[in-house]
Amino acid sequence: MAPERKFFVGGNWKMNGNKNEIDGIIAFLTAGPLDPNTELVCGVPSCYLEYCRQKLPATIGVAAQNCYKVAKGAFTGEISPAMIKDVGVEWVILGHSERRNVFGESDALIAEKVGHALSEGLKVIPCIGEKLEERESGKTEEVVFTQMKAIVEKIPSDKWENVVIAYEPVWAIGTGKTASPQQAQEVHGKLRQWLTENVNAEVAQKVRIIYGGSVTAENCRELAKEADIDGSLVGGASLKPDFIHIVNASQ
Ligand SMILES: O=C[C@H](O)COP(=O)(O)O
Repeated sequence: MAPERKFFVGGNWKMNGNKNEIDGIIAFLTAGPLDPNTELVCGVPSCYLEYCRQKLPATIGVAAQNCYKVAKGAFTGEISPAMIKDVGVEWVILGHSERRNVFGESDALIAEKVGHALSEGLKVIPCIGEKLEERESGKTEEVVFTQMKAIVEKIPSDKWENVVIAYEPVWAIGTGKTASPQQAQEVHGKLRQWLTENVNAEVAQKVRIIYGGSVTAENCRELAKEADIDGSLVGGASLKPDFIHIVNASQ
């Protein structure tokens, strides 16, 4: 991590937790201690957004895990950025690989969601990452650059400070197969280079690129040492007290 970029950790609870379990997570997060130099955001199920916002300390951000691309209308089952903001929540995770691969979301839809969420004033964590067969056939760069291009086209130049990019190789998510720090750094470095060439050098240097995929209390420190890894997006391990070590991984 470069010192000019604040370390960022997202806890993506996915479709886990009930009020009792959430109270337990909130208790260990509140007890900490949490590194004040880390920006921490919890991605919570939509029905608990307001509950979590009210119960978590104000220093911990809350994120929705998805939203739709327009403000309101006949879109049964969806929530909008305006609704997320209305319950006091500032962040949304978009384009997670489970949205792409389980629910069939396209690059174009994800990009539209990113554009709308930013225009409504939300901060956004767009996710990109290659599948195992894509990596094995040497297509990692092609895939992540294509995903990135679609998203970047919808980010207005004055909204980059509201964006944190998550690189999550699909083969590493929930599998216990973390990308090695070197594998992750290689992609993060190439993404930053791509941003230099396709957006500008200032954005490339300032935007945080975080890694996700089987991050644990054991491997988080080695990942955090890499120059272009600015934090992590954590699934399973964000539900357990050990998550505190991941939040504090850059200390
Ligand atoms: O958003 C988080 C990622 O999908 C990683 O999940 P995981 O830490 O359970 O592998």
